Amino acid sequence: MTAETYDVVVIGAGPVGENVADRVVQGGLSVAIVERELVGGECSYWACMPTKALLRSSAALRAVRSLPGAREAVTGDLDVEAVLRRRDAFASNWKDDGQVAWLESAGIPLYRGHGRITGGRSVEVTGEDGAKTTLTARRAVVVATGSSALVPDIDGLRAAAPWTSRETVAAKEVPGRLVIIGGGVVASEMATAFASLGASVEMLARDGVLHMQEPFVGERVSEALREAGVKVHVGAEAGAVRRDGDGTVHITLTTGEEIEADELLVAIGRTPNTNDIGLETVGLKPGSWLTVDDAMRVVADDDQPAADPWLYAIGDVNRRVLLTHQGKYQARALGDAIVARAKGETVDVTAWGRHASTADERAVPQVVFTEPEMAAVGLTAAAAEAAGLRIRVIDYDLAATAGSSLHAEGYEGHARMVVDEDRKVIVGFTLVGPDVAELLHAATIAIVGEVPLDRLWHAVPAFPTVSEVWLRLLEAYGR
Ligand SMILES: Cc1cc2nc3c(=O)[nH]c(=O)nc-3n(C[C@H](O)[C@H](O)[C@H](O)COP(=O)(O)OP(=O)(O)OC[C@H]3O[C@@H](n4cnc5c(N)ncnc54)[C@H](O)[C@@H]3O)c2cc1C
Ligand SMILES: NC(=O)c1ccc[n+]([C@@H]2O[C@H](COP(=O)([O-])OP(=O)(O)OC[C@H]3O[C@@H](n4cnc5c(N)ncnc54)[C@H](O)[C@@H]3O)[C@@H](O)[C@H]2O)c1
Repeated sequence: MTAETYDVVVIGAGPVGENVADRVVQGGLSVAIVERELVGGECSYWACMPTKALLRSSAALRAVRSLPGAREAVTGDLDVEAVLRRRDAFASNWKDDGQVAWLESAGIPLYRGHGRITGGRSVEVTGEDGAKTTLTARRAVVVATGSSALVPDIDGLRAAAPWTSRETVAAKEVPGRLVIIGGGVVASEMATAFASLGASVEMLARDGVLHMQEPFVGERVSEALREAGVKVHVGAEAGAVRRDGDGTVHITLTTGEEIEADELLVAIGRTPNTNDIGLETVGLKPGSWLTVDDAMRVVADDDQPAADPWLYAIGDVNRRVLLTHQGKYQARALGDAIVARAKGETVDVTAWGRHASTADERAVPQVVFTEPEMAAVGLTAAAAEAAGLRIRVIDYDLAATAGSSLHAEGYEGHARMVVDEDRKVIVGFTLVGPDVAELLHAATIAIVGEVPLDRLWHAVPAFPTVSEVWLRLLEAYGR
């Protein structure tokens, strides 16, 4: 047993853990990071990056095929092997040498192994060989252990060895028939990817497709998935699952209908990686999401800090927003706050303050890389109404801009702006359409900056771009 002391100990070297460690070390404190798998976490090897690599080539191909003059230059089909090779490269071939080298260059010692809080301000790291190291934190222990795919208790499901997002994203071959349980983000993106790679795909979308977004998103994405050959069963629920000796998976729906597949992907959300991290030593329940206050301190059921404030949780594990960019935003704020406290400076976690993560509640941007893409930030109309806001909703047909008509033949898309009528500012913005991802940041800035609509009239979109939708929405709103 060895023992070391640092100012800060971070458990989990995913994108969020890496970022908080970097911030702390840049502020002049010492930090150690603990990782049991690959430095870089889910995002680098089994989520954000490799999924987008799986999707990008077919998106580019479809874009070319929508343009006369360019489409004639494309004679072949998607090269599936080349797409999978590019995916492998984006997953760094599931090796973390590059990220380990970055940790070294940043001055962040890495402890490989499973981290467990042992009460006090200590974390015990158990290496693969069973060797134990105790890391004591002078100022803070930060839990950034992320989340894993949730597998529900469906009769026979676990025994049938279903794919989660991990096996799907890292697949070495494209299955002939892929059935997906779920209609959320992973399900929609993977249905898009695997249909384009040649699989016959069926989705069991119990609650609809992308149903947490504005309703027109799910409608347009479902329609496009169907056009791409995906069978979308809205309202369908798996009741039992069985895998045959020959590998065929039989999924019996609650209606009695049976569907067969070569692989079954379960994509119904996430569960926190907190089963075995010593939560019981600080009075918390193992396996639970870690609730945090505005300062990212872990709080107990009574909303009071669970451990005399030294225990923090950021990223997926605190369930605020399960997105890399938002977790990294929390990491920057928390890292700077830990440094500020150490220097005796003021920590400001009031709304939009230097150490607050206010955007988590009001301005979370998300892009879903389906075909067409969906991009949204802030509140949907339904969420704004539920929050008690007096709103006005402005819709516009994206295909009616000069820019979109040039962008692709038969461009179809839609934009919605949700305005808080009492403050005359935008609180929500959603787009669905080809290549709308890069349009989103303008909306994020308008929401975070609380730019008054009167001032937005002076933000003139260039002609002929798809961004002209901003002008059209303002014209529809009226001056
Ligand atoms: C298929 C898929 C696609 C996605 N695509 C996107 C996208 O395009 N854009 C986006 O913003 N988000 C995307 N996400 C979400 C994104 O992956 C997560 O929000 C992000 O990875 C969270 O980062 P994190 O650092 O909190 O956790 P993780 O990335 O899960 O990292 C946590 C790390 O902690 C380690 N760990 C856990 N427990 C311990 C322990 N006890 N001891 C030591 N180490 C431990 C894990 O091994 C892991 O490396 C996607 C998710 C999925 C599943
Ligand atoms: N492009 C991106 O930003 C991106 C891509 C992939 C994943 N992610 C993130 O990863 C997280 C996980 O994604 P996800 O798709 O697993 O979760 P999700 O929350 O997006 O979707 C889960 C879906 O499963 C359905 N569902 C829940 N329980 C069910 C059950 N028992 N049976 C059938 N359906 C059920 C829900 O209604 C929902 O439609 C999300 O929070 C997402 O933000 C982001």
